Amino acid sequence: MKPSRLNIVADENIPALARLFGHLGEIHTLPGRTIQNSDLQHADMLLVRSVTRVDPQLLENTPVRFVGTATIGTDHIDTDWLQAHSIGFSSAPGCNADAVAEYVISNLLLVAAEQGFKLTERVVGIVGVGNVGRRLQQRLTDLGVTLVLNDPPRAAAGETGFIALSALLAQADIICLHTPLTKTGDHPSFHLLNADNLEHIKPGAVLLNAGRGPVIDNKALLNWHRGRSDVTLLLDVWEEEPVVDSQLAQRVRIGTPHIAGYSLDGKIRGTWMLYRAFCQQQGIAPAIELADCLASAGSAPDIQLDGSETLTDIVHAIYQPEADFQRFMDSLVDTDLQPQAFDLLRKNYPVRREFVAATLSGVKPSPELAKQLTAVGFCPD
Ligand SMILES: NC(=O)C1=CN([C@@H]2O[C@H](COP(=O)(O)OP(=O)(O)OC[C@H]3O[C@@H](n4cnc5c(N)ncnc54)[C@H](O)[C@@H]3O)[C@@H](O)[C@H]2O)C=CC1
Ligand SMILES: O=C(O)C(=O)[C@H](O)COP(=O)(O)O
Repeated sequence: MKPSRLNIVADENIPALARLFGHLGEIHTLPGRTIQNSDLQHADMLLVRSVTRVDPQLLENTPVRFVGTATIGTDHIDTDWLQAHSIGFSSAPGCNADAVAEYVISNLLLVAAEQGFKLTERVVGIVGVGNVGRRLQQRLTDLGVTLVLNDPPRAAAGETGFIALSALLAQADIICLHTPLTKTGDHPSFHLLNADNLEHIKPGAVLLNAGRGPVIDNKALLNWHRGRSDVTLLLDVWEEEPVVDSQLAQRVRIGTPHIAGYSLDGKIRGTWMLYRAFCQQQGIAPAIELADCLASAGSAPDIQLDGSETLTDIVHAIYQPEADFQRFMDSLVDTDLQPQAFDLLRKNYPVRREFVAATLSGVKPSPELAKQLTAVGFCPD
């Protein structure tokens, strides 16, 4: 592909497009769900998010030679087909993993405060210990939380420290799902939690899914939860999104429209990783550094401390699950417009920065609080 004057078609919700790709060619943006074959008749490059299915139907008989998805997940991409047709491809592994870990920690601290327990008094089970799961593992370990881990692909590769899913469900007080969505292979995750194994979840447990909706059989979850409302549900992803099962949504403590990874930092990092991958594939030196892109992301939040704050207060000063939940519940009211409202919440998502971007001023945190803040990703010094 000639690296100059490219015709680039991109999802309108990818940030920093002009900054990173503008010097390479013309950019035409479209709503991700509407991109179709006819839009790509003159396109050299296609940049998508998770809502565009990239398959032969979309790409056949188009000149597209490079596809990038500014996401961690790749279940919407027919990567085998791209490879068979020698179309360059890149995703953005890990781009928003910190954002997801911070989403999880914010949610767990909310539930802990509400139910009157400390995270250190609970066993957290992480299912899928990759980029997201490892970062969550690290932060919770540093906080002093006991963990159990399940990751059959890593276990099969000879790594140690993992237990079977059935054992994790029996042991964990809090279960966090962070697997990719797969339907084939040795360890498919489609309906990993289902009518057969949901019943093994401990009484009073917390179940969080910030991976992909179909990793839990949502119908089975709804039926099971009708008799197990002792289990607190925290769902960021939904089996049929953008359609949300309103009966299931009424049962969750926190529900959000697939925004766990939506830090501005994570999104910009995703676009930049595609830019870097494209430059590498073309043998061009990247002209723009990630740090410069992030610097233009806007001002970092400054949290003024008066000495009375807890870890939960400070985490929620950066990210409040409750605010997202309120907007999400409001979006369910008009059932006819619910799917569009889901997408609008995502399109118009407020700026959320990662913990590392925040500055803490005012009263210096105590050594114990400073340790906790460092554990979850802040830089208190
Ligand atoms: N809700 C959101 O906003 C976001 C959701 N995601 C989802 O989270 C998924 C995980 O992200 P990463 O950790 O970055 O991916 P990753 O590929 O780095 O790690 C996934 C881990 O899951 C393990 N795994 C695969 N199949 C499994 C199974 N059946 N049971 C248990 N473990 C299994 C893999 O061995 C790997 O260690 C993504 O594929 C994406 O679908 C990612 C970012 C944001
Ligand atoms: O990176 C992933 O994988 C995600 O799930 C993204 O956060 C999803 O964002 P969209 O691509 O759906 O905007």
